Amino acid sequence: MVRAAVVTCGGLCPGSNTVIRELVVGLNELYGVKDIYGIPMGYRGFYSADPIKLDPDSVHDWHKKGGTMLMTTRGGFDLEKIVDAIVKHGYNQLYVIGGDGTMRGALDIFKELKRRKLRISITGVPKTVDNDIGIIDRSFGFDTAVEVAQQAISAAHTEAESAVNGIGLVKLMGRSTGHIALYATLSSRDVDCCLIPEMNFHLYGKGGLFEFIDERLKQKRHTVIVVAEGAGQELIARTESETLERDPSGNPLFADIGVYLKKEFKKWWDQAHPGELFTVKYIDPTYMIRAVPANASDNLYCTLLAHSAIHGVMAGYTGFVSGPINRNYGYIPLEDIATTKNVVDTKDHTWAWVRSVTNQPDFGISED
Ligand SMILES: Nc1ncnc2c1ncn2[C@@H]1O[C@H](COP(=O)(O)OP(=O)(O)OP(=O)(O)O)[C@@H](O)[C@H]1O
Ligand SMILES: O=P(O)(O)OC[C@H]1O[C@](O)(CO)[C@@H](O)[C@@H]1O
Repeated sequence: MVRAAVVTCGGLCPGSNTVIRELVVGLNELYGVKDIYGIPMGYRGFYSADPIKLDPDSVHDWHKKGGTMLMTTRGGFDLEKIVDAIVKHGYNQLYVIGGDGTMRGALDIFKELKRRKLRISITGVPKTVDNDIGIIDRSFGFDTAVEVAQQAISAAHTEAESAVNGIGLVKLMGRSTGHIALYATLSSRDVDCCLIPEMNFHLYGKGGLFEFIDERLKQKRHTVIVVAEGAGQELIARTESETLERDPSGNPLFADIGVYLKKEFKKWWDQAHPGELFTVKYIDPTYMIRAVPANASDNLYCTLLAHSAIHGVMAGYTGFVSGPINRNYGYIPLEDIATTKNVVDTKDHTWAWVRSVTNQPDFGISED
């Protein structure tokens, strides 16, 4: 008899609740599974919280909700305790929803289950607004996040346009990759410069950001800059211990590049154009872009991901992730997903497209 457990880990992502809902409804309606449990609070919930019994009635409207109804945490990955709890509760199917860190944890669980010779299936459903999971076409929630990010850019544009020498500055999520910033820039068309973690940029001097902004302000009297949270970290003075700060999962904690740039913009303008009117409007929609319900295309995508995960497990597979590769759904080894990363390639056509839309400087990228 099937006894399934579902867990969500890492940051929030639009669509997590849809995946949970579709796993529960799909297991129940397609395969008649009745014993389905939600593990609250991420990995640590396996050994430190009571499981929540789920059925189609209890999850019926979850796809309309942002966040995760199961709650999520970072850290707390204790392999022995997790696997002991899985055995204790008698789960034989595990559905793990999370990003790259979660997938690395799922891989460890998969290996430990194998080492203990336990007949328990584990599958990952890749989730992250950052879209930094490799191999698959995109991760769920990304589309929704880009859509909301555009609203922030639009507001920054309106503010900048309505001021004299106005800068609209928007900071978007993207710890180590700039996919959200890039796609929001391409789709909004209001952005003059997009700064991402995959590139270095400088502020002063030839080919620098300030020279570019100066030009733009002369031409248009306003400019819009989008920066991903992980960009330009090397520009900000921090003590060694500050640079070593980590969240409970071991991810680096960053200085606020938006606040830094806003301050630097003012400093530069006062020196370069003393007495002239100037405004910076800084918008930080960080959590707003991910704490929303999934849009239509992400909801549909989540349903397909959940159902193909179920079919894979029911077909006897384990240690895999289901996802689209060039639009064809496949089963990908967890190991491959856990060890690859999708970063923006500043030498490829998508970045070239950003450059052609914005006409921003290349900050020396082409000389590398
Ligand atoms: N290398 C690893 N091995 C085992 N477990 C890990 C590893 N890295 C992270 N984890 C665990 O996976 C869970 C989620 O990790 P993390 O907080 O990095 O989020 P994530 O899955 O990468 O999602 P997000 O994209 O939202 O950051 C945490 O409980 C963390 O302890
Ligand atoms: O503040 P939290 O919840 O730890 O999450 C922040 C991080 O989560 C993400 O949204 C996903 O990894 C990153 O873009 C961001 O750096």
